[in-house]
Amino acid sequence: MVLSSVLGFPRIGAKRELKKATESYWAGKSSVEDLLKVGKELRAHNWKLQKDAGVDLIASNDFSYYDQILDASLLFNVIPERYQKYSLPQIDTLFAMGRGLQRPATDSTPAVDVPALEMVKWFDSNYHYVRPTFSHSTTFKLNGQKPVDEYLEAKELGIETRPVLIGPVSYLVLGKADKDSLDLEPISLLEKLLPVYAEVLQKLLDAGAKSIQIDEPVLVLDLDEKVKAAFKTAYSVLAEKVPAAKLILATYFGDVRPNLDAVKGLPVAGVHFDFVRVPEQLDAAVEALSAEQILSVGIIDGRNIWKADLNKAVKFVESAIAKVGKERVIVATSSSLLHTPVDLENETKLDAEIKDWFAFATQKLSEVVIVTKAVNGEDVKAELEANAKSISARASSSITNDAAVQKRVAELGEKDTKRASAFAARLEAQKSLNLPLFPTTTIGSFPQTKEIRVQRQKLNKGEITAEQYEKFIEKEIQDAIKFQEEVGLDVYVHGEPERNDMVQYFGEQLKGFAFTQNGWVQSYGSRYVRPPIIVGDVSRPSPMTVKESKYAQSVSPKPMKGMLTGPVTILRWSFPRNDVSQKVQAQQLAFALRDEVNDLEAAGVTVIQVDEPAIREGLPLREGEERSAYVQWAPESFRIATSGVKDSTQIHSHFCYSDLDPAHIKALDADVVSIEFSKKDDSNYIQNFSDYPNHIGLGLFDIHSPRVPPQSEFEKRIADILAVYPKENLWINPDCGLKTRQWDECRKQLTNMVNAAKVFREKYA
Ligand SMILES: Nc1nc2c(c(=O)[nH]1)N[C@@H](CNc1ccc(C(=O)N[C@@H](CCC(=O)N[C@@H](CCC(=O)N[C@@H](CCC(=O)O)C(=O)O)C(=O)O)C(=O)O)cc1)CN2
Ligand code: MET
Ligand SMILES: [Zn+2]
Repeated sequence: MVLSSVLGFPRIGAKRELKKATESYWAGKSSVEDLLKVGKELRAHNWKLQKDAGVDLIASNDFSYYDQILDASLLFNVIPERYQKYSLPQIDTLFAMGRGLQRPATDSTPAVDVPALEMVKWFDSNYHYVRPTFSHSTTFKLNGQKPVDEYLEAKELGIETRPVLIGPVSYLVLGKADKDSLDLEPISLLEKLLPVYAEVLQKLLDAGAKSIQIDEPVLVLDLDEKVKAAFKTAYSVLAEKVPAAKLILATYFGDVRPNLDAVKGLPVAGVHFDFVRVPEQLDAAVEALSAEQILSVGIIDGRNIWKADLNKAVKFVESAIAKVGKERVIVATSSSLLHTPVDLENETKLDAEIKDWFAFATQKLSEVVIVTKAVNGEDVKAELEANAKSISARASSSITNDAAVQKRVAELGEKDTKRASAFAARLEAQKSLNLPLFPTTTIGSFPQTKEIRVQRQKLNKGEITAEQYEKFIEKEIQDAIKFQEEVGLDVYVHGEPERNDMVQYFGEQLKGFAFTQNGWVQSYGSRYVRPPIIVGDVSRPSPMTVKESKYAQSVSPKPMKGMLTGPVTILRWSFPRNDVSQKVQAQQLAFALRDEVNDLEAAGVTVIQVDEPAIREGLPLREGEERSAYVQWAPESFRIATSGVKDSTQIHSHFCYSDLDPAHIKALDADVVSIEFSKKDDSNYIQNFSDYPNHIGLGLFDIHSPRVPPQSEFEKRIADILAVYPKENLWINPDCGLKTRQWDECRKQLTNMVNAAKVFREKYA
């Protein structure tokens, strides 16, 4: 009989219970016991939900209080000395590594001041993991036994689960060398790490685990020979030490074909493939497996919210069965469901026609089960017929097509993608801005306080009028400007108080989008997003940001940056359509934004920032045609959005969370770029943008952390940067927006930053 399986379920809770519990614990408002209780309830709830839906193989250890990769670092005791030395309780060490910790001494405890580890994008998703950080002195040992505890916890509830672990090769490859050990290659630590993996596997076996999901997602990346060879070493050692462990090696988000030689012959019980992304890899996958190995068929999309075409999915699984036989097939989600919202049932305001097109995590459980039943010959005729109806209704809906939008994209020409003059001429024209040497600025958002969110909630509930809300926002903008005057910044921002989120806010104003009330997805730690959903051709019915920018400009004579999110980032952080290419969706967004940029300019806004923090995560995971096409169309869509302005209008852009390729940044032709930088320990990284021809600001402090770097630390960083970059090109700014900070925190951070800039301004005056 074919079994159904789910690779992981969202842990945040349908009502964001985990966020509330964690933030309350951080604020000192509740105890660690309170937090652990919420975690336990969420796990129980999610396991039961899956069991009731009829899922056979349910994941455990997919839960985390912050990030599952960080959990693995704690489990293997990969805790750099700077955190170890405080001997904090385990959960506080976890949070200190995830978000940094700074607190004054008390009678019984010393002062703590430690920055967070680096946080980076999880493959091509908007989830971020905390990067394992290794040094020459790293030794591995088992620290606690979270996977075993959670397996037993489920068992006690009468639920048999399949524990999930990040695999040893991926764990190392996704990590990096610490700043004191830059010559260390993480993969060289494999042999030291394996005994600890074997120990965990043995403990899981002893606890009764029948099989274990071991994730090796790096198998969808371009790998060098050394890493490829590491798979053989790793899994041979594990098979030798724990021969009874039945491992299902899971890959997802891409094509494993180029690395199948590394998978072939591994002593594992089975392999999982993402056939939603790459259905074409079926034959090669089958061919790579031995006659005993299980094929886990990832066929229900873990990355998007569209209802699956179940009839098609059934056919696909049947074709797999025809090749390997029923006994060797498992039906599965393509990846963990972590990347999808929890439950569509909680959406009460969605248009009924559109709602019928979606499946969130909870609905996907049923999808997996229906496909499984179908291939097992159970009667699911009614379900399959209902599904076919939804699928064809969407395909023929009038909501998806807008002829005017399609025509504009079809007529796209070179004139739409180029500024009038080259950078040198624009720089000359922009002298009218009268900026000092080392201009200081921020990236856009200021603290999104409780008060702002409460006012917005009141507006949404109809408890205050649109006018009252607008007055409130104006007051917030005034306060943000006053704050910037006090701190002494040069180029101001309005602070983005009117935005719930930099992508959702635009989605809500654009035609062609649907948005949710409760469709939260974890982005990192306790921070979640509600990605808007692109359901049809996109256009801009009316200006989206002009009112606020114009108001801000009227309050102060200083240059005020208009603030937009770029086409690629809106696309990447939304749930995209699956019936039109990403390129076309980006171009439609680009034209909508072009109109907005031009309207801002017409309203007297002379500096306009168009953020593209997701441009790197959109890069196809492997080299090849798709990637070559992306590096053309992605920057081009940014240029469509920004090239309609005069030379004297200064275009900024901003990037964060990724190892950027400077060539891609150059292709945007922005006048000024700001780049997240403060957590890049690798001193070579500083060189990367040194030939950026236009102006640049390398982020000087980590905005995710409440930590306030002293002025001397800022001066040191600026001096390091000045050793590589011409002083005329340099801007002074934080890593990213400050929306997650408190006002008193960013006042201290920015004051030290501005004072450091002044030191250098005087030095070179
Ligand atoms: N989409 C997106 N992706 C991104 C980023 C980003 O900014 N946006 N930044 C990078 C890092 N990721 C981030 C993701 C989320 C947040 C973030 O701050 N999220 C907020 C939610 C933002 C939001 O939508 N807020 C709404 C809803 C706020 C809310 O919770 N309201 C309360 C009511 C008010 C209250 O009692 O607080 C409620 O509904 O219960 C609003 O402001 O209107 C959070 O988790 O806290 C920050 C960074 C990369 N990816
Ligand atoms: C994730 S990039 C954020 C850019 C945006 N302008 C902000 O400051 O919040
Ligand atoms: Zn950013």
